[in-house]
Amino acid sequence: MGKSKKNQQDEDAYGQMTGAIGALVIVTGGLAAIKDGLGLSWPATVLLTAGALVVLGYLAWRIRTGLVRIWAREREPAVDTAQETSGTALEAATEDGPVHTELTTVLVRAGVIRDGEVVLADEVTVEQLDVGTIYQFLLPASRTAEDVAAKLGPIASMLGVTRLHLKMETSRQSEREVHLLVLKEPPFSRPFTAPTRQEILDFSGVPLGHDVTGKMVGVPTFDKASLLVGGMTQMGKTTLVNGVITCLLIAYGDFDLYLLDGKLCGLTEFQKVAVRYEASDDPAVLESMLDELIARVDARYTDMQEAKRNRKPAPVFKPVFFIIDEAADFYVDNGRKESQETVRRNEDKSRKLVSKSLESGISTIMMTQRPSNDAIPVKVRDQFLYRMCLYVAAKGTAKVALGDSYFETVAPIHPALLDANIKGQAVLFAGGSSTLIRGFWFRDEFIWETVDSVLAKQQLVLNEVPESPIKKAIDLMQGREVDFLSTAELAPVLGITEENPVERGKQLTRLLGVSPNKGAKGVRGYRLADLTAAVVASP
Ligand SMILES: Nc1ncnc2c1ncn2[C@@H]1O[C@H](COP(=O)(O)OP(=O)(O)OP(=O)(O)O)[C@@H](O)[C@H]1O
Repeated sequence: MGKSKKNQQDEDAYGQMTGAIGALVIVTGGLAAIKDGLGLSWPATVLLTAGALVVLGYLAWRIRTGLVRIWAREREPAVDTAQETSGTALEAATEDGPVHTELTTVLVRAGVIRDGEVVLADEVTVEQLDVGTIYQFLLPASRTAEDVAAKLGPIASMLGVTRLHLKMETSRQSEREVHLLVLKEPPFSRPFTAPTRQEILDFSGVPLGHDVTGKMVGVPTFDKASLLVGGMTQMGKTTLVNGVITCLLIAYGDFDLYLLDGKLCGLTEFQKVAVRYEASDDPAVLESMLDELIARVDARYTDMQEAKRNRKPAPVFKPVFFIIDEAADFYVDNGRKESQETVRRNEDKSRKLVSKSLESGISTIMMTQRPSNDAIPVKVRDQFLYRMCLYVAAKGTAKVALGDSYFETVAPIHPALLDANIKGQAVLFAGGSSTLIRGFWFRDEFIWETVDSVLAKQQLVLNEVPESPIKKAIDLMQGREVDFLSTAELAPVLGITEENPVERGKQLTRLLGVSPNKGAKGVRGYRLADLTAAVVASP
């Protein structure tokens, strides 16, 4: 083996030397030919030949680089085409049709569908709105809308937005169908105009605010429901509920309003149309209102039993709304035994009222700026069917307003993510689903007009009422333009001559059929609102 390798090397050296001699002979011959042809000296011939070779080498380099560039330019689109080809390959990857690559990529990366599963382009509809884009699509058969709902955070992240930019709706037709709105800007970056009277009338149900697209949203009815509204101070609860009352006055037309204004001036605009309005944070005042309402609930239940017993149609009751602003204060005692007892009774009576609202048509709307665990007793807050939460800083407080299991529901929205600078935003949790809304902010004039038109309607009813002691008392108060008249002043006008105040009070109450109240400085008497309500109200 070693010997044959050495022989091979000797042969190579011999071959190369022969080639070199041959090349030298040719170069010398070539130079001699050039020298003879041009008649030059040997040095001139060598220099000329070297220069000519350098120029030829340069030309060859230019030609080569030019060709490389042209070749590269031709190759660039080929790369794109290659990419397109791979996209087309993805689209063609399913036998069922082309793939919607954007949604497929987002859903795979967000962990909603597995790698290899796809959203078909034919099963996606894209609609452009002023505020964003709506994707309506069908998931692969192995997935449901709930899988999307559980991953809204990662989906938002994949789309380069936040969870609050997304609004998801499911379908009643198919578990696979998803409607996903992707907002261009954070929700409610621009205010929406408050609805007109006609828009409120046309809404099916009771509108509570605008959704992120500017559409009016609300609840189908308050007939068998009560609402709890929580949110930190100055977030817009009172404004939102003022909007709700305005909408109720327009949408319901005829209903009895009981207002307990714990903030003392949060609900004052509606005092004139309220059957009973109290501006107080005294638990004893809540108790007296609860007593009055529970008496109405009991009377309604008796009527319902009576109708059933006699095989008559169920009675139709006038809706009643009891609205409490800053409710938490009414469940706090002052440490004295008597106050502790009142608070304890308030808890029981509130629970009873809210739970009975289901059948009796008496709905409660409670607001609190302290949605802490002990602010509104659990047994009371558990009874609310509709929940709303404006901005709160912590998950715990959100749970108080929205319910302990709220974050296990489909597509929850964390109220702590709301922009605290955009007032009136709230998470509405009703019927098992969450909607981000912004309460209406009506002009004062609009609210006044609404109140005045309700008063005008009440007056029409009063004008039709036949003469009676109560009608006479109302006329007297309206004539004197007062809201309250003491028993001592009213009794003689209605023909009661009794001198003893207790007996006189009893006779007047019997005659009017309405409970007396306390006016300024604790004087017993009758309020115009109570008398009017008794005339225009049903049980
Ligand atoms: N939808 C809205 N659009 C614009 N501004 C609003 C809206 N709602 C409320 N505001 C403004 O936010 C401020 C606070 O509103 P509001 O008094 O209703 O809050 P709140 O939560 O009831 O406060 P608190 O609990 O301290 O009584 C007000 O100045 C009000 O004008």
